Amino acid sequence: MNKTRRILIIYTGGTIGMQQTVDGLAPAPDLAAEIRHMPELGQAFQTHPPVIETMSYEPLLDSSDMTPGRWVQIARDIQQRYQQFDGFVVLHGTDTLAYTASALSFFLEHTDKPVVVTGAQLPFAYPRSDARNNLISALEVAANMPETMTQVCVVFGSRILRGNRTTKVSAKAYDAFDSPRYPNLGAIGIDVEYNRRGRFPTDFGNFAEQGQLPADEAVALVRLFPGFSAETLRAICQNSALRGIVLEAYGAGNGPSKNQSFQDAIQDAVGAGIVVVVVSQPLDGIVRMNSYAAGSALARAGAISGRDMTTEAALTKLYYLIALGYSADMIAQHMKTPIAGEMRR
Ligand SMILES: NC(=O)C[C@H](N)C(=O)O
Repeated sequence: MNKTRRILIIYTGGTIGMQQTVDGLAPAPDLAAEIRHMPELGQAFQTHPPVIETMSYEPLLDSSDMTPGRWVQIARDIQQRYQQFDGFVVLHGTDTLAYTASALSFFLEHTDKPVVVTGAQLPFAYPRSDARNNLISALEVAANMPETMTQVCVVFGSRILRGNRTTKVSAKAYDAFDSPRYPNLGAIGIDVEYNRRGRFPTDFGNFAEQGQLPADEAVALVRLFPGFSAETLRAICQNSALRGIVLEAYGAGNGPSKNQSFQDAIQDAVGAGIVVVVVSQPLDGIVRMNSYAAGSALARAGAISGRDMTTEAALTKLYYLIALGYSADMIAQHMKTPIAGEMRR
């Protein structure tokens, strides 16, 4: 007989628990109480309904107000209760859910229990809401994910996705998230089916002992567009707290190779100890900086390839490595190698 699982739900905010206010939808505290009284929770699990505990954050946030400090708070809350539970469900707004799922995959070091991040497109109380289904599916995965697969994942609509491969692809569809650069971990239909992929706990670092949260300005995200000015890049690099930039380049990692002032600005940033990581703009893009002269020019200027990392994964990984107190060289080195299944080898 399977043993009864204990699951902790951490409610951080998001549409899933929102209610209408005069200013529009805003997070409301009632969701945690509502979950405790959901009669279908007992019936949703045919054999062993898990024992569920809930904790609510104060204040609850629309996830557009999320900060790196909150990512770390979620990671710490899980780590402090790690022995008491078999799995964790994080209820989160969809807007920045992919960042939090990516960040948790790094900050939850040496964690090999399922951590499932979910939310909803419509509030729990709405008739056609996806909240109930997403919550029950997330609990199901947190309770029963095969041991060989346990990792930080996103359960949303019909998909189970690796947390640090996830990106938001729709503001309307119930399948709001996808993992365009990595196969899905599973599908939720009549049955919950797992696509047996490897387990990916972060077996790396020791943030709890040696880490310190850097200033929010430690990282920046820059998206190239035709006409992008080197002066904009230089202005960003003026900030003395800046340690790393994620550069969303074109296609295979290309940038304006004929614009010498742009190349110089990259070179000066790298020379000043700022790590510049190139990711690809297209949803399914992979950076191969030697495919085009325009890409190798970026590499010559000192930018490094983020290969198939999502922007969310590259940014949160950069932040995590800075939080570990690493030098620019060490950060650059680790940005090129997978530490939590976030990129291909
Ligand atoms: N669907 C949602 O959850 C969107 C909401 N603005 C949030 O991210 O908190």
